[in-house]
Amino acid sequence: MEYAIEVKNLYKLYRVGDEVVRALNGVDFQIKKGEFCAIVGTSGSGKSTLLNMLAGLEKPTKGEVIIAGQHIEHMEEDELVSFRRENVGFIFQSFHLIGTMNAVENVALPLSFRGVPRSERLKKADKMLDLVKLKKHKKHFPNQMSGGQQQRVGVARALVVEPEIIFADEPTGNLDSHTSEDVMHLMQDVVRKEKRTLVMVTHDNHLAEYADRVFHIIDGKIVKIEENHHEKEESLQEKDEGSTGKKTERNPVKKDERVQADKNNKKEKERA
Ligand SMILES: Nc1ncnc2c1ncn2[C@@H]1O[C@H](COP(=O)(O)OP(=O)(O)OP(=O)(O)O)[C@@H](O)[C@H]1O
Repeated sequence: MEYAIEVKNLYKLYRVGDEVVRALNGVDFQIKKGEFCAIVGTSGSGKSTLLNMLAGLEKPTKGEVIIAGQHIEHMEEDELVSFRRENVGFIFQSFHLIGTMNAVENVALPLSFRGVPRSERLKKADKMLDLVKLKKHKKHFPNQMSGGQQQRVGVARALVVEPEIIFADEPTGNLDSHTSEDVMHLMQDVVRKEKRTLVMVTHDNHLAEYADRVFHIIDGKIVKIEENHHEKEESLQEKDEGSTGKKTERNPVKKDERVQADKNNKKEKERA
């Protein structure tokens, strides 16, 4: 079987002063095409490090990362850039939308990096926004949309280049719990419809239940892989876009959660 992702004997060690941190300490798994997998663990368990390795954003200390049939661990930076452009989509916690562009323009943006002509870009973006149920918001700018709507734009933008694999790092980390559920339903539904492979990192066990399989990571090791049995036919609940149409508030204020969110946002900025 050809897997979307294969990881073999993966290690990532960081040297901090005299100490060595084993951020990934021997990780092996395979993810099938079309699977939705969640990587779950507490802060510092190695989730982001693993996602960065899978996306080719960092080099492993040892081991193999095979994405869409290609070994990426030895690729040079320029090869990785074009590899990511061709094969991978990202969904970020803090959306990363361009404030001066409306929803269609934001979704169309990744296509311009591929040299797709403007009219075709806008047509594809338009179709993606239908898919994420934002028909009425196509001309809206990010500051005219709720958090959930902005993340729907983020999902559409990740899908527009038809990537084989989508990586999502705490995609609902900046949303309240109700909106998070909506966005999770949407992601689950669209990746199924579009037959994409989705890998999501989260510290939230409940959100991980939307995935087909859940990889639990502790101290840089996958300690358990759980399978969730969803009704495959079950589709996005018949929610009209009005259900997330109201202005939603950011996650109400637990201090350590906010610190965590700030930390993640900082990491994203470094990656972007
Ligand atoms: N650049 C780095 N230099 C040194 N240590 C690092 C570096 N990046 C990560 N680490 C360490 O590796 C371990 C795993 O970190 P990682 O960021 O992958 O965890 P995480 O599960 O994503 O945590 P969080 O949920 O808080 O983002 C931690 O002990 C962390 O301190």
